[in-house]
Amino acid sequence: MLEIDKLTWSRSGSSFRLHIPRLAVGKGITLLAGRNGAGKSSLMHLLGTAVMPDQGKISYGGRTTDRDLASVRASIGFVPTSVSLYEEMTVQKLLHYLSELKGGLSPSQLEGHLERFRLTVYRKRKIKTLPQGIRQRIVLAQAWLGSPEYLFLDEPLNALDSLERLSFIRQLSIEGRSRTIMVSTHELNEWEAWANRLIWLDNGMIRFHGTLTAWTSNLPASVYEGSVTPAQLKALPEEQIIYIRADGHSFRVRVMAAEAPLFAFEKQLPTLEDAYFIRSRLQETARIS
Ligand SMILES: Nc1ncnc2c1ncn2[C@@H]1O[C@H](COP(=O)(O)OP(=O)(O)OP(=O)(O)O)[C@@H](O)[C@H]1O
Repeated sequence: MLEIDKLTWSRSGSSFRLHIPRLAVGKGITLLAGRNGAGKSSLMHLLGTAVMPDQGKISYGGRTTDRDLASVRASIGFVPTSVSLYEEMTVQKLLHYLSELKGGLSPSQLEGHLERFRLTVYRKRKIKTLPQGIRQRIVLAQAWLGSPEYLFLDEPLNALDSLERLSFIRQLSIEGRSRTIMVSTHELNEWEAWANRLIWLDNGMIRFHGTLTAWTSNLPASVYEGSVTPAQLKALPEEQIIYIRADGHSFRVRVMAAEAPLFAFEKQLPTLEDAYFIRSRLQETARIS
């Protein structure tokens, strides 16, 4: 169990402050959602022990960084959004070097690791010659070295193509059965069938933590979808529109509303992103009023 107790952290040179009185996260995939600047990367860096809290503590199965830093770090895999790789090294050399820092891998284990992240064909290539998607696979592969119990993945699907994204999410959902995995993302829907829980971070504070079902339930507005003419589209309140898609001479529109805005609109089951849209809108309205 990953636990946070009375954590505060302020970013020097900015007014940003993260404040989490209490959080307990178990095995499975927990999504971390929130607008730009909400503090997702800051929290990931704290969980990944790249920075330390000003106050409070984070414990990993009862171990804390003040007493067991080395063992905590050995149990963590961390994927930050931007990472510098050793450009002149080959893929194989880099992973070998990084594995040494985590206790080492035998040659056959290293082979297996390269195979698992589909890096075998690139093993002899220098990092600087590789395209973004392959570099991201190296970043993911380094996080898995040592088979960590805790994985903190900050927008891990960046630069991966759609097939890679799906296969990675599937792989994670299997691994989540025996690990605590936290994933920050702006694309909630692609995780819908695979994640277990969701944390919504807003302005450095947790506004929601619970199951995906709880996240999409008891919303203050419903979701409707229908086709509209350009004139009808103009009449719809802009702040209620979730998306618009051109559809021949008409538009397909998805909206949040207390009741169907037009006769032809049909009520929809809210997706994770619909719920995010509705909850964020409500939060903004509360902030303004
Ligand atoms: N290098 C930096 N120097 C100063 N302030 C920063 C820096 N990086 C982030 N911040 C500020 O810290 C706060 C939290 O940023 P953080 O990157 O944790 O948010 P985030 O939720 O990950 O955002 P995003 O979705 O855009 O990645 C924001 O107010 C941001 O402007």
